[in-house]
Amino acid sequence: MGVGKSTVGALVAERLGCAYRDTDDDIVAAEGRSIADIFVDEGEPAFRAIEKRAVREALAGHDGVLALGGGSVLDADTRALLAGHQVVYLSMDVEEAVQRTGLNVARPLLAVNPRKQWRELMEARRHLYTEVARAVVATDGRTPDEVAQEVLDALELKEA
Ligand SMILES: Nc1ncnc2c1ncn2[C@@H]1O[C@H](COP(=O)(O)OP(=O)(O)O)[C@@H](O)[C@H]1O
Ligand SMILES: O=C(O)C1=C[C@@H](OP(=O)(O)O)[C@@H](O)[C@H](O)C1
Ligand SMILES: [Mg+2]
Repeated sequence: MGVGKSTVGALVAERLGCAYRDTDDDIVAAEGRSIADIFVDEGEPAFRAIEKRAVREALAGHDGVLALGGGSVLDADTRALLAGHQVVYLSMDVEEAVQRTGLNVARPLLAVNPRKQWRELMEARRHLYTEVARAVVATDGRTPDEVAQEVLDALELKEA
């Protein structure tokens, strides 16, 4: 969360001259409410079910760069679907995470004690990100443009 998947995803798509899509945006559009509202109204398990469907549909119906929500990989079926794709894991350390997500209330899982929450989420998820990733790109101290370039280099893709 907050590592730059949505920001960098759009930049990578621009450089490749291909389409960009973000499953969180798909969910907000389909549900007509924010991610935070879905969490509050229905709880995390209901959000994960909506997210699982959104990722499946996007992977089947979109050709280009897809940004996922940071929790999508919690689902084993989703991880299996990702195996056929060029997945990039963007990483950062906790201090960078706190700066980037800051006082933003859009991420309900970091609403209270973000530093501790982020550490715990990463301890639970790091191995899943590593499992699905074809490449890992560290984003600390890099601008979004620099990260986008690293992603292209890591996947050996050329700018259009
Ligand atoms: N490399 C970067 N350096 C500094 N800030 C960044 C970087 N990448 C993204 N950000 C900022 O961090 C915040 C979270 O980015 P976002 O793309 O929404 O992350 P994600 O989709 O992974 O949660 C945004 O305010 C964005 O402008
Ligand atoms: O990691 C997570 O569990 C989440 C990440 C968010 O997306 P970003 O990773 O784009 O912030 C969003 O899907 C939701 O708040 C839950
Ligand atoms: Mg995002």
